[in-house]
Amino acid sequence: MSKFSEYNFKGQKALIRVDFNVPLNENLEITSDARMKAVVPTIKKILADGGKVILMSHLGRPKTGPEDKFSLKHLVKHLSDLLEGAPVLFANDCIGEQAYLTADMMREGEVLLLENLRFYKEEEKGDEAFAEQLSKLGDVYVNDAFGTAHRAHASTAVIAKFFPSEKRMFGLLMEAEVNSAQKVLSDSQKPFTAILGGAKVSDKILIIENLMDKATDIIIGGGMAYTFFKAMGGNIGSSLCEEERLDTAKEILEKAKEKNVCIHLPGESLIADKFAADADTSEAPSNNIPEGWMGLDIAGESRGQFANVIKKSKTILWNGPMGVFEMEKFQGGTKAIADAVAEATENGAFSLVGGGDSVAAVNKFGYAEKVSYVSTGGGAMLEFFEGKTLPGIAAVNEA
Ligand SMILES: Nc1ncnc2c1ncn2[C@@H]1O[C@H](COP(=O)(O)OP(=O)(O)O)[C@@H](O)[C@H]1O
Ligand SMILES: O=C(OP(=O)(O)O)[C@H](O)COP(=O)(O)O
Repeated sequence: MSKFSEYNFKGQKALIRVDFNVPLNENLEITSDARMKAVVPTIKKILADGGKVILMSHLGRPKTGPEDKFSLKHLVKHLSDLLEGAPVLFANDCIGEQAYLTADMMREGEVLLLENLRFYKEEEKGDEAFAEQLSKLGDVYVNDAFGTAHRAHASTAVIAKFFPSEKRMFGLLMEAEVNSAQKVLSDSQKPFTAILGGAKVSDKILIIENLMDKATDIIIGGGMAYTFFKAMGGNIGSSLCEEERLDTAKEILEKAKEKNVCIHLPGESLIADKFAADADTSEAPSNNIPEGWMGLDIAGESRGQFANVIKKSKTILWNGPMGVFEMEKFQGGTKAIADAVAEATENGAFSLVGGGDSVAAVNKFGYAEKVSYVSTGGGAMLEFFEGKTLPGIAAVNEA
């Protein structure tokens, strides 16, 4: 493995795995460009050396091949702006003739963005042949996708073996993310509060168990909370629920008692009669939500209770918004928690906030400067804290 900052990219095609999984609104406009900004230094260094940059990423979770709303073409203009007008070419397929030809014809100082890797099911399957096809696009492989480092996919892990050791490396973002996460991991003070929310319940619920060895308190809000209420026999109406994880939720609650970890769930929810900005709303106990209604934010006393736990903490790890903060009506819970995290940080706590949407929320409410560290990774950051070696990191180190 080479060290990025010591490598001279002159004349080289650098194939960089980035995490450009940024939130887009209904008009397909970028609502948070944090993940794009975060890799600009990596791109600039290669261009300054006289190299060529080929970027590959996923966007969202397309299930059935190409779909306009998941196209990376929506990012081209903004990427060029972030690079002060540097030319950004786009290949509407991440492999195949057009991609290879464009890559071959690139001039020094140019950037090529490839279409969404997940338009091929082979990407998530970690298919070797697909990884090999991708590898042919570049002379050097750079992994700068910390947000996706917990996925053992073709472009994040499998691809590394098709490059000799001296031609694969981490980018500047990956190095910085790993260094700061490592620092917190080895140096974290208690009380240690993990705040979990968001919508990727099936994935992230599995992480909670291992976090119990580090955290003294675990706050569970957002869409994550309702699987727990259902597991305890509550009525959650049509709130987000991961039926296949009900047993996991029960086990987590039992283990937390054994390990003396406090799990905090929101007693009250702000409920809505539909998933829409103009929905009718009301408040209800989170374990007694009427049929046809869904919990879209934490409400009532739970906001203050969560805030109190946070303000007593010395280390805070936050991934996942407390509600559907993209809609004004359901942003209050996330704002209240951001406020408490900012206050705790001001009083000396170390706070780490990560995840595509969590970072978007923190930026939207103006809290980015008020937390200790903002990470581009959500699930990746949580898995790092579980003590796991992430596949995206292992592959570059060991392949
Ligand atoms: N109660 C809820 N019901 C449905 N979706 C929710 C709820 N609370 C939060 N969300 C959604 O969760 C999404 C973010 O989840 P996730 O991807 O896990 O976070 P991150 O991107 O920060 O890692 C947001 O788009 C938000 O609207
Ligand atoms: O947004 C991401 O993760 P996050 O929501 O945990 O921050 C990454 O781009 C990984 O996406 P995935 O969870 O669809 O594999």
